[in-house]
Amino acid sequence: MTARLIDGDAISRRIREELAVRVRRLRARSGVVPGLAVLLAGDDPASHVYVRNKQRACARAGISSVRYDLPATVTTAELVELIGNLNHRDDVHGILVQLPLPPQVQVRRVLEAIDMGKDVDGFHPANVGGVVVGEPLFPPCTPSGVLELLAHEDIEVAGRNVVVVGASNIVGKPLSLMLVNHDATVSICHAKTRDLAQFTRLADILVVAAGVPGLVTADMVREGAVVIDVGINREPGSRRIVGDVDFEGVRRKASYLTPVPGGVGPMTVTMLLQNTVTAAERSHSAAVDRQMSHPA
Ligand SMILES: Nc1nc2c(c(=O)[nH]1)N[C@@H](CN(C=O)c1ccc(C(=O)N[C@@H](CCC(=O)O)C(=O)O)cc1)CN2
Ligand SMILES: [Mg+2]
Repeated sequence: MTARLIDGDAISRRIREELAVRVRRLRARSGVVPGLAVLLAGDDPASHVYVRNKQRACARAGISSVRYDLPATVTTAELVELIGNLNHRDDVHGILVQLPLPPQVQVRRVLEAIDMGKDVDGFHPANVGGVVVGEPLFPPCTPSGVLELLAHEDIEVAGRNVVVVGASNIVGKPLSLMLVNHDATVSICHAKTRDLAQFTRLADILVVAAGVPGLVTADMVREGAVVIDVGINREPGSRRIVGDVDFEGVRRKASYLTPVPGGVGPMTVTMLLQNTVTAAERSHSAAVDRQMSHPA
């Protein structure tokens, strides 16, 4: 069997075109332009690339974005203060703090400072709680991107065995809960799981988000399984990016496979744009409601 590749770039393009239409409609009826504030601390080269890609994607969709470049020495208090100011700005509908943050910063406190209604990354603990009960205000971007890819290919998750390798706060844990909420039978593993292959071989759908290049090889995959590779690993000394899955080997065994690059990565950015447009639409609707109940 040779896997069908799930083209995250092409699926993203289509969704981004639809988002650009929503942005134009909102602007035409209300004058509101969705606005995203992006906070970037330090000089991690990959983070700079991701932020640049996000801002470029915003511009193409008609979303305005403003970037705050903060030194690697930034403190938790400084970030919390900046977020407090952005929370009060009417032209900022979404606030994104690029992760990872420098080691001295208390990530939890920073994420908790973001107004829930502007938490377009879905990282605020209240949004994480929303994921648990199946109603997040904003679903986290990479997990919702994975679900979009599956839905786009008409891959049913209800009743299927899904194995998620990697239990990070931003991908593995929320994605597992979102899959449970779609009636999947979910096992969560780690790169360290003893005899990982005995679990991965049970998967109808295998999601790998462990950050370990080439962790999953063909012998670990059931014939005909759907394999979603969330890994983004830079090969030392090269600009090449590889996933967590041995692409060539697994491609001969799986029914569907996401490439790296061009699979889940672009969907993360697309879901961020989607959440930002939703935030702006909600903020406008709330303003209209206030106006109706307290006319000037
Ligand atoms: N605040 C956040 N921080 C981080 C997130 C996040 O969703 N919110 N996720 C990752 C990084 N990330 C977005 O920030 C991200 C990573 C990769 C891609 C992507 O499109 N990758 C491309 C390859 C890009 C390249 O050349 O490097 C692909 O896979 O095709 C998008 C977003 C951690 N931090
Ligand atoms: Mg990602």
